[in-house]
Amino acid sequence: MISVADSFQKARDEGRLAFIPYIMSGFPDEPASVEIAKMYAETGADIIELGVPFSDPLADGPTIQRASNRALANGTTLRSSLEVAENIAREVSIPIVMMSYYNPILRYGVQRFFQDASNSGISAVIIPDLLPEESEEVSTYSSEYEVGLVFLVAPTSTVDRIKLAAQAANAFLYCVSLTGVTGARDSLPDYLEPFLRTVRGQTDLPLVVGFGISKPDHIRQLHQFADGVVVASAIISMIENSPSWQEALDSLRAYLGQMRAATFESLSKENVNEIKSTA
Ligand SMILES: O=P(O)(O)OC[C@@H](O)[C@@H](O)c1c[nH]c2ccccc12
Repeated sequence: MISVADSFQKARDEGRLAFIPYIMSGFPDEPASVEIAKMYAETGADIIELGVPFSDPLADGPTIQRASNRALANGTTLRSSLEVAENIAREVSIPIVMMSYYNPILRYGVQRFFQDASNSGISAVIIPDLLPEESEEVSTYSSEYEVGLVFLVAPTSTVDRIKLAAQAANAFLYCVSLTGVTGARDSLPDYLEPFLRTVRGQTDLPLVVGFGISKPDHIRQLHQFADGVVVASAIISMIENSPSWQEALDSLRAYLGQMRAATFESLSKENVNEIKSTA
């Protein structure tokens, strides 16, 4: 399996953003989430973000919450999500980054979690509700078991918070594109570009943008300002709205192809404004 750092390097060498599609473990069921992850690798994704369902997901919008409820109803847990990761890792060579809230990890046992994550082939973990200043124990086991850490920064983060998150992270920084919850949006906010410039000024870590990204133009817009993009809700909705599993896979394959192609391309701010004014 290639490392997270190598995945970003490869994308950079090819002059594009790293493409990071998301799937929730257990959505629509566990074997299907493995199948989707395999399709991600086949269609050129650089990293897979694997979400763990949780009953009290504070940053999640309605789409991810629905997926979460469905996965929980299927009986998916952190334990079984680690098995899902292991099944994915057996089939693909790109890194898997697991997204879980802190509570399930605490209950599982922090050390045991990092040990099992490492054995399951997980390269890094995103814990959205873990504060960098409270991450000492997590950092210790993250180093011991060589599972990277990702922290989130948002447009409302102060420069001091950005610095703190950048010091605590070692895989990449997850830059939340907007003030709000996850979910596909029509356009990206105007404050995103200055925010990303600010973050860039504080760290050399790869910057990954997520929340709201659903169209190829969103990816083109970020070409100059980020190193990677996460797409989650748009994918979940596509699966939910497909009349059959086969049609879901077909639409998904086409969509992933379009989004991946956009990672090579760049769209200037002027062009973005033009699109907006003629819309
Ligand atoms: O769904 P969107 O708008 O494409 O955004 C990605 C996001 O859902 C995914 O990365 C994620 C799911 N749950 C999270 C919780 C916190 C931060 C990030 C996440």
